[in-house]
Amino acid sequence: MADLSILLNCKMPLAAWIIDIDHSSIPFCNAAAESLLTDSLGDIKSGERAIGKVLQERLALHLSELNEGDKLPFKWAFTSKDNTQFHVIGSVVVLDGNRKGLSIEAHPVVSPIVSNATCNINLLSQFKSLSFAVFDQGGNHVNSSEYFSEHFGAIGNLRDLFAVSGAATSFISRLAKQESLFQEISLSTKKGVRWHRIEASHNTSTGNVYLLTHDIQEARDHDVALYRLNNYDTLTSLPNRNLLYQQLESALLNARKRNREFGLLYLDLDNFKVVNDNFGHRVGDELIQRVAERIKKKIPSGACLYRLGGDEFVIVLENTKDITELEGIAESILNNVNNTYPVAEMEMMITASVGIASYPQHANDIDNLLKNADAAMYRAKSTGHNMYCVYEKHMAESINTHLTLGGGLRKAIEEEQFVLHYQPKIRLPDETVVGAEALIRWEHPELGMISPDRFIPLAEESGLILPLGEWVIRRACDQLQEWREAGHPPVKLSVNLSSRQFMQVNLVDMVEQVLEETGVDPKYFELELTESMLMADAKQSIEKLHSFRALGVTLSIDDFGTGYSSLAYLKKLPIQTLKIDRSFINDLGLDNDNDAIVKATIQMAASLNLNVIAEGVENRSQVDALNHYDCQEVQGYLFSKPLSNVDFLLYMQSHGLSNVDALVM
Ligand SMILES: Nc1nc2c(ncn2[C@@H]2O[C@H](COP(=O)(O)O[C@H]3[C@@H](O)[C@H](n4cnc5c(=O)[nH]c(N)nc54)O[C@@H]3COP(=O)(O)O)[C@@H](O)[C@H]2O)c(=O)[nH]1
Repeated sequence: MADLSILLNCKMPLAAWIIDIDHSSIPFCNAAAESLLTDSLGDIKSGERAIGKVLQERLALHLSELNEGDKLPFKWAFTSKDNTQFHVIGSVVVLDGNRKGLSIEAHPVVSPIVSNATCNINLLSQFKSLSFAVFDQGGNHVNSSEYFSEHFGAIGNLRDLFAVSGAATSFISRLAKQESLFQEISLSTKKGVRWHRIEASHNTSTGNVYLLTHDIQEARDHDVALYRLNNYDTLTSLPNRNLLYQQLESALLNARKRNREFGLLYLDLDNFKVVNDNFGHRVGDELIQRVAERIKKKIPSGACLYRLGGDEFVIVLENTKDITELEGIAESILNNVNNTYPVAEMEMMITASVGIASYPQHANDIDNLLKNADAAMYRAKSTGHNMYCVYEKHMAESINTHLTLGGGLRKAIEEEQFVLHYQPKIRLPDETVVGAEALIRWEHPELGMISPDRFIPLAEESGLILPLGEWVIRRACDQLQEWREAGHPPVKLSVNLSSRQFMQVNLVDMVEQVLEETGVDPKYFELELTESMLMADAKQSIEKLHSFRALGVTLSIDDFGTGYSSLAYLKKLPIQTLKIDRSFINDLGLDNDNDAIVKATIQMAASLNLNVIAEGVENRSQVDALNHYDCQEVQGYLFSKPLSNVDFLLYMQSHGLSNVDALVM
């Protein structure tokens, strides 16, 4: 056996040959050995393959006391003409006519610097598994090394070695036409079918076939594992970015050649970071797996799904007819993804945004096609999540603005470039002010006033919503105290919570601390939450709401009607107010269905002893209808847009203030 401390050069083939001592000849010699012996061993004459007398006598002396399978008591180390060092070992074999022979293996030795661990392991295992056999003209077994028999068992005929009979026929007929053959093929061994590298020589004088085999199954398995590792995502088992590029290259070639179209859908989960940050990566990973399974079920059979990493997926569809086809797939994926997922004993909600780009309409090369699908996906996100967008030229420009805004957010928080505006909440029917909703604005030094619609999604995705949200709560409480200290009658002020903020572990503690530090009476402070926030993890949400109630803070469900809250579910929540979504108020008095929904919501809220406020009130007929249904409060441009601190005070003075203390719950 080889000295394990010696590192072997995996690039060079293993040289092997058999010496027939009595006949002073070399009946078998593989290609590597042939070139090595020709160049390096003077005792062996090339072509004739005969060994010199001196070597013959020396070997005969050593062999006389050894039996078949024994290793030679000596090892050679020699240097070839090109300065490669070889390490040679041999073992005794029995040849035709019961003559003793020698099987020799030569392994090139390299310095540890140019070698690597994987290569060593592979080669050492090859080294161990080297085996050879001799077959006669009819393919009948004549002789074989000990390892060959151990490895393959009793082989009667050369054909028995092959896993597939067609492979045996082809091998034998090819060997009949040429002197030697080198091939990688699967052979039947005692351990089952395994891959081998085989070298065969055909001895033209005797007609015998000499076969040298190397078991390369482990190396193959290793290669397959390495291929999977490089090309497949370990979490979802989906093909990864490497294979995506490969498919896109071939799709592009195919489409150019045949004048065809192909398209891709770039999908990104909405607010996935919120899940990861609040529930940990294990839960995030599980959610990704479930989502991947759902998407896979919804894509057409010819489409391929790839995971790029994180929460990003790409779907490629070749030979598409038109964009409508891609839109249909996007719609079906979104309908399916947007649902609850049973993950880590919770019911998690997640939505996705999809960008669509198609060749050749949207780009002529792969990089731009991906970039444009990505830009379209960003547009879908910034427009409102849970939707798809087809790429349009201007999107690439808006993505730059998006990034600029994102980059500047952190600095803006540090430099407090934000202000709160206050939109009055009006009591019906007397239309006096009962409070206000605090709404954030970014006073950007270069871009001017930026609406929260543009930066809140960015703040959510980047996690900056946590410091920003805390700033809003603190500023709103400071404001309440400033008004109070200035002698103004008390008003109730509400702030919006984002889903990410709501999942923040120490949110209740933080609010409690701010209330304490600012001295605000909690009954004047309200939190507005949306139904979807509460749905993400209903059990934990309810606990959190109770903790807020224990502080004395009031709670309102914002955008009511757009989520999935049932009456039974609402009953479980310790909330005080329902805010009917603007979309129902828009068509009030015009659309019978909407009227019925608004009326039923107000009645239902009354039966649950909840306060109701309608948002987005813009005209008198809406107010009339809401009065008719006994809605208690309204908010909207008809009364006032969100106002600066100073303007809000003026508004209160001119419009009269309700006795808020009589109303607070
Ligand atoms: N997490 C936080 N979210 C916040 C905060 N401040 C605002 N927001 C959210 O941003 C969204 C956009 O807010 P904004 O541009 O301020 O728009 C508000 C109102 O101006 C608008 N509105 C009010 N009345 C009308 C109307 O009659 N017509 C009409 N077209 N729009 C109107 O509605 C927005 C308030 O909506 P809502 O919160 O649902 O009551 C918005 O989603 C904000 O929630 C923040 O500090 N944190």
